[in-house]
Amino acid sequence: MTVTQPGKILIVDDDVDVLRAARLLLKRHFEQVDFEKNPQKIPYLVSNFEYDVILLDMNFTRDLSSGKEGFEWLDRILDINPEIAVVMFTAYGDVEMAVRAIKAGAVDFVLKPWENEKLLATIQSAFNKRAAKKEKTAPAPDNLLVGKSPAMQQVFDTVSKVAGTDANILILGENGTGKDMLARHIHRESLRHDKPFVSVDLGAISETLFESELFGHVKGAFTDAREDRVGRFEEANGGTIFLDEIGNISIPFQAKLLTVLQNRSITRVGSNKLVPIDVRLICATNRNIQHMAAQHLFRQDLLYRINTIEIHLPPLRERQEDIIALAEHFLQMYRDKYKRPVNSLHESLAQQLIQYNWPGNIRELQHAMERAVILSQGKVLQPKDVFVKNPASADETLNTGYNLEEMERNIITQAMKKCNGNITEAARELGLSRAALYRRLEKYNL
Ligand SMILES: Nc1ncnc2c1ncn2[C@@H]1O[C@H](COP(=O)(O)OP(=O)(O)OP(=O)(O)O)[C@@H](O)[C@H]1O
Repeated sequence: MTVTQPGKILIVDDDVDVLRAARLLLKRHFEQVDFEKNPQKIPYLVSNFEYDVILLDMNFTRDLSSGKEGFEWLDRILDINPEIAVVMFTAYGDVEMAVRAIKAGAVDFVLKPWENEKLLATIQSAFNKRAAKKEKTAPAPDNLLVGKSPAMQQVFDTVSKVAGTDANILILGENGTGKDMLARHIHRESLRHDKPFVSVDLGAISETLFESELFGHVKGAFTDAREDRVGRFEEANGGTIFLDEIGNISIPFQAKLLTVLQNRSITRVGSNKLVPIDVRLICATNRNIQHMAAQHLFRQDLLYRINTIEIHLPPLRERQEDIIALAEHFLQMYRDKYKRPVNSLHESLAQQLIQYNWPGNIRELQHAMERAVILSQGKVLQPKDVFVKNPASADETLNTGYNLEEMERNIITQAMKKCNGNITEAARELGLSRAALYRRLEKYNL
């Protein structure tokens, strides 16, 4: 069985028999294969459809054998989109012309009459080159940081200035505002981009495992230490370490972390050998860390170490310009993932999304859109498809009925309120892991 892959191919040739035969062959391997007899249509087609590969005849009837017309069209295509892979097709193939075509920007050529296998292999390799380029130039949809509001533009501006330096960065923002995503973005933009990015959720590490997790241990250091273990700092060596929830570590561990940052070296638990560490440090927290420092809950000297550059990610309600752009971004992402026909937001839904205050920020919007796309029926997403919490219902008090789910929902709501929305603290309060709490917040649409 032949498997088709998601490539878009265009064949341009003035010989209809050639078009039909080549299309028949390629159609079995690529999702979309279009053909065009009239080269004058090339600019329109290239501008309006995102082709990956164009198989282009060199000799149209106007000028049968010099290849001149083919070269003109090759130039036009690359003017419009220099990324398209163009393969030249010629019945008068001589090596000199083929070399000229490649110098002029074509990726390869095929002689007519062709052998099916050769034609297929050439188009496949052109498509692979194009796919590799696409991957390099466009980030995967899950990596794309959406943000056109002035606040986000300012963030991008700061990032472009500091990403290439080794400055320590502290990212501040409520839960779900994109701190983790921004840290990864900074790493991708940095000189260390081909080295490891290691993310550590400090809020999720128990006090007993803190040191061994971050700095590693040697065999026999404690009862469960059956093997030597590399810590997260060593794993990140040469790259970036992202310490999430930095505001949640206790004072003794703050001191240990400070020592490591000052000495630029770690010692594995149970060893006294210093291991030099070269990492770029990015930290994040949803807490008011300046305030914590003022109250002696966070060491001021550690704060100075980690916040050479501070980036504040504002909550979604303060960057309403981004709400629709993000909603549309997630709509595209999930419509492709779940193969749904939906492709736009109804005007009244757009209004509703803008008016809502998004306490869970982008994570909440993302989940709301995912559910909505799955449940959607037509091409336009309607207000009824999107379930967002009614802000008024957030004030619910514990109800005395015996509906377990309802009770669980209420208890979680209260814990979240008590902890001012701090997931780590609320999870601790409820005796749940952060992941378990996230699952429940999602389940109850909180
Ligand atoms: N600017 C953005 N563009 C597109 N998606 C985004 C953006 N910001 C965040 N997201 C998405 O929103 C979700 C939450 O983002 P992320 O995990 O980075 O937030 P966070 O601030 O680190 O959350 P927490 O404090 O709860 O750990 C992720 O799925 C992420 O992909």
